[in-house]
Amino acid sequence: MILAGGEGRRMGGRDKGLEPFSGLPLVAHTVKRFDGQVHELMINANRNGDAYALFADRVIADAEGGFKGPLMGIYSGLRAARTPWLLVAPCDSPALPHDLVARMVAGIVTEDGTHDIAVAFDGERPHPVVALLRTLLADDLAATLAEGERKIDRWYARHAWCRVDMSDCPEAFANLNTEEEKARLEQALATSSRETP
Ligand SMILES: Nc1nc2c(ncn2[C@@H]2O[C@H](COP(=O)(O)OP(=O)(O)OP(=O)(O)O)[C@@H](O)[C@H]2O)c(=O)[nH]1
Repeated sequence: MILAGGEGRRMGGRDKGLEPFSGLPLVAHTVKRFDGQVHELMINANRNGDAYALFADRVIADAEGGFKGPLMGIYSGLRAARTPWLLVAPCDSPALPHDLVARMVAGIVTEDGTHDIAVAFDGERPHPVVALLRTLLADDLAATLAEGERKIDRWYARHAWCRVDMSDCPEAFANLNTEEEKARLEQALATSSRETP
């Protein structure tokens, strides 16, 4: 599931996932990281559902409105999923690794067994919105949200979670929140694709 349910306040309140980026709506870049590698692709969006429907098998809105944050988006995905596992990634990180799905699936199994949650780690910090989760956690997350919790990492910490090492490609986790960041990343990716033989 691609998380695209935010308010985009730092982008003038615009729907970030639909903002043009290197000739495509931003969300389309994350779609490419899932294409053909998952059972069903959902986009979690709270507006412009028709536009997002062009890119997904299913568009789901937050179970509770009012822009309650990405943890509410994750909950909505866990609830809506028809599979035992849900992979989550944000709409505003257009350079995520193309083998993200395979790496997250491989990384959730460690010598300690299969964890309930795996979180991408870029070598310096975890990226809680790039995660693989058991959908059975939906009830637990409902209770946590009802307590008023909004912090993703605090909820993860209550469960058997692990990091998936992606320290070989920290630049893949660059995300964009403002017009300036968007322009800078667009430029950087165009330069690196010209340099790649
Ligand atoms: N479902 C859902 N997703 C959200 C919500 N808020 C943020 N997100 C998603 O979480 C990810 C990180 O979002 P942020 O950059 O922190 O928030 P944003 O709304 O996109 O932008 P700002 O309003 O500028 O903070 C993005 O994929 C957002 O679409 C929300 O209230 N509901």
